[in-house]
Amino acid sequence: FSQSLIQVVFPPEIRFAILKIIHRICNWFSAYCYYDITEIDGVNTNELYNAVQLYLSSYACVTGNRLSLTRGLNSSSITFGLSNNDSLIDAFNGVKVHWEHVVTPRNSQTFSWRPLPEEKRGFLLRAKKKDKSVVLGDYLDFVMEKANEIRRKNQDRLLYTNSRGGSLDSRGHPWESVPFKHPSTFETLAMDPEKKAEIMADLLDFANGESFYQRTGRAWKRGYLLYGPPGTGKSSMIAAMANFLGYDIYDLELTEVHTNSELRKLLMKTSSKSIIVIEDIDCSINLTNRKNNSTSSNSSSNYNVSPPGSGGGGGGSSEDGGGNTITLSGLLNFTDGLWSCCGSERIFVFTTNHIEKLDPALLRSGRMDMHIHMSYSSFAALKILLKNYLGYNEDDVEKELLEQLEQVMERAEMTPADISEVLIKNRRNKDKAVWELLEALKTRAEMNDNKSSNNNAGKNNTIEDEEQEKRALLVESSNEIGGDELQEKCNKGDDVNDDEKVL
Ligand SMILES: Nc1ncnc2c1ncn2[C@@H]1O[C@H](COP(=O)(O)OP(=O)(O)OP(=O)(O)O)[C@@H](O)[C@H]1O
Ligand SMILES: [Mg+2]
Repeated sequence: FSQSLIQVVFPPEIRFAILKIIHRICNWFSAYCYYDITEIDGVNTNELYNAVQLYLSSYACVTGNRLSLTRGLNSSSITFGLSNNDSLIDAFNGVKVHWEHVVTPRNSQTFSWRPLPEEKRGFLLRAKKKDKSVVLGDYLDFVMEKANEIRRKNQDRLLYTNSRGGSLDSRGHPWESVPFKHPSTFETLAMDPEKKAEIMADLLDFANGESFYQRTGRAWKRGYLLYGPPGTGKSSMIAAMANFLGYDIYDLELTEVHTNSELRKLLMKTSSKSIIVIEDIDCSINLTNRKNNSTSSNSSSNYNVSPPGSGGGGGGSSEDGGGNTITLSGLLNFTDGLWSCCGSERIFVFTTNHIEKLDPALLRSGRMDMHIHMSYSSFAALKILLKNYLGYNEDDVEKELLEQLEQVMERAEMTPADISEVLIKNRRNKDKAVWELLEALKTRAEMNDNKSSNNNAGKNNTIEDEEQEKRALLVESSNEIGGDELQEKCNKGDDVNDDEKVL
């Protein structure tokens, strides 16, 4: 009524001024303040709009009745969003805020250099005036952070490599990337459950430990050294770590890096929330070189680290960064020096088959925070493999058979990779697979027993010889299995050619 009275009595300009004043008075007495977060801010896309949309998606799926669903390019999951003109209430540190998704048709006469959506979309945020500072400060920061987290989880992670040998791509990046799709997870990783739980807890503590690292004045990074024989799951563990935390992986090929400064540049171009991996670190270090130098200098920082094949034991070659050499000091600075904290939340993982060959400087505490021994398969690990490959729980295997497996397991010293081979080969006949595995374990155990008695008698075989013999025996036993099948085929009169025999 008051509006129509104003329309009748006053000319348009005065009417407009009066309405404005009324509006201001209302605002003055209102307990709320309002913020518009529009999808398009002038000509640019508003980052905050996208962030709010993602953030609300984590709540919307629980509370909303009508939701919009989206699935982005490269994304492996669906995100929920508020439908047009829907609203919800959120709380943060005791502060209540009200979100509304406002969608209005766009005026078609609006001129723009680029095509705009037909609808104007935006979020209207309403909060109490007294909470204004919290909402504009901590709350919106929290929203942005949460949105980034969701984005990272939904998008495929990347596996980077520096295999181009120092050359840069068109955008000046030394790393090349592919989507990281390794399916290994902690669930499928066969190892002792307590050890696994400890590693997972350590990773979680690290990922959630920003304030701890800040408080203690430490760079937010952690180092893991994975060591053990080949085929015990070191690479699988790295993939599981990346999948668990949702981090990217930088697989650093040390032999492709020529100087310390190149190494530093590579480090500078890595992003936060990533795992930087150097596989087989002992193979990247020229040990002859290192020993030669260690006699001439007390400081570990002068030890040379050179790619294998760059001239073997050229003890007198360039000391720092010259030619085709990087130094151990360069490597240590990479993981531990001032440069290692240009970026945060990073994990360094080194793997090796021979921990005894590594320089103590690399192993000192603080550099590699956790040394993880990936060992031959234990009985607990075997149970995980049986579940993975055959879908067998403990109750699905005869008790007697299980006991026999447990007895022979420790003596057999078989790697999870070897066990996987036996199980995969026989996976169509599950019961046979378990028996086959028992046979293989027994054969290996016997061989190990013989070996140790021979060793006691004075025969000193090298570790390599032992490994080779074990492998030969495994191949032999698998050929035997193949041999039976071959015999059966022959009996049936099938044609069998020589190739099949070799296989
Ligand atoms: N602990 C494990 N749990 C589950 N699978 C495993 C495990 N260890 C090995 N495997 C299987 O064996 C294969 C080889 O494992 P992986 O590459 O992780 O070994 P590694 O320790 O990195 O060996 P290397 O020292 O030769 O690099 C993988 O494909 C994986 O499926
Ligand atoms: Mg490996």
